[in-house]
Amino acid sequence: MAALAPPVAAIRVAVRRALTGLSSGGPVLVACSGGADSLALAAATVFVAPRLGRDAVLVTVDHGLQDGSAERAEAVATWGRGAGFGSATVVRVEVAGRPGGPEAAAREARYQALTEVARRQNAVAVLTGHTRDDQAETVLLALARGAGPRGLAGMPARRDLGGVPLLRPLLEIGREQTRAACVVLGLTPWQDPHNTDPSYARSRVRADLLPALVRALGPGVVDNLARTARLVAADNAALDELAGTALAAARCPDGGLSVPVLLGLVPAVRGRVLHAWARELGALPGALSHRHVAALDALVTDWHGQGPADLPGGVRVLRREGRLASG
Ligand SMILES: Nc1ncnc2c1ncn2[C@@H]1O[C@H](COP(=O)(O)OP(=O)(O)OP(=O)(O)O)[C@@H](O)[C@H]1O
Repeated sequence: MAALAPPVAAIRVAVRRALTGLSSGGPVLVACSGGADSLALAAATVFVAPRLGRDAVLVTVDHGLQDGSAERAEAVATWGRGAGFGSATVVRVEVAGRPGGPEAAAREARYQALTEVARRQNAVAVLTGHTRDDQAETVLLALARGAGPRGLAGMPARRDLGGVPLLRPLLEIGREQTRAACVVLGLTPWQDPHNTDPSYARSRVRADLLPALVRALGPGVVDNLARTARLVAADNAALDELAGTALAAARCPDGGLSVPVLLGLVPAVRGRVLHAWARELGALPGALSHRHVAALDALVTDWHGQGPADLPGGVRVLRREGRLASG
């Protein structure tokens, strides 16, 4: 028997790891664009899942943004059915009219559709094909915009997607491995023109910045950036836990926060407490920036009778009688 090609084996191992320990019940749902990453993911999942006693289903989202997108999506679904998925469906989404740039709008529409399909199909997890290279790009973009530790932690291998776990089994797999796996398996990936469109920052990082870093610093750069994300994520988890305890300790009976308790916290924990509390008050997470948290912090550490701090979403925080309160 011919030996299994290393990239195919590595991807199957990664998927097996991700699927092990999931709750029993419904199928795992693979989100497949038809690109090399999610095609390799889909091929591995449809192989591994039945061997773990699980059903696998596939969904592909048609964003309707390019000519021929409906045909392409249908081709992905047809491949999925032929490859052995229990079902393979196309979901058409409406991107226009959503807030943010076109990339953000498409992402929001896609994740909303994935959540709905996962619920409808009673899926125990949604799997996406983000790779180590995507993670390295995410870290670089976060670094460049000064996003702080939360951004530098990159994408988690697991997060909640509207009550269903979203898993990224390929975060330690390189893009060259997904491409090689597709070649070995005779799969022809779709090349998304957005991925090479220089008007997107991520495309420029992919096409110009990462290759330049590899040339300047060596081939280990991509792996090192992804490791940085894992290390920072572990530190974030520890700090978040401390912040949870500190938030409970700072809380006053009326829902405000005690300034003396906040003053006793180290800045890294206090910042997280204020961030978490602002979100509780209804500040919009996507728009809540370092600047807003700094304004809250100033009410605690640089108090000179200043006015309230305004947070995105119409939330207003003021200092009154040794407490921070919304009002
Ligand atoms: N149109 C789509 N339909 C279903 N899933 C999608 C779609 N677009 C993206 N995804 C999912 O999100 C993941 C990340 O997509 P993104 O386009 O950011 O990265 P990519 O590296 O180009 O991935 P791929 O090579 O799989 O297209 C994909 O691997 C896939 O799991």
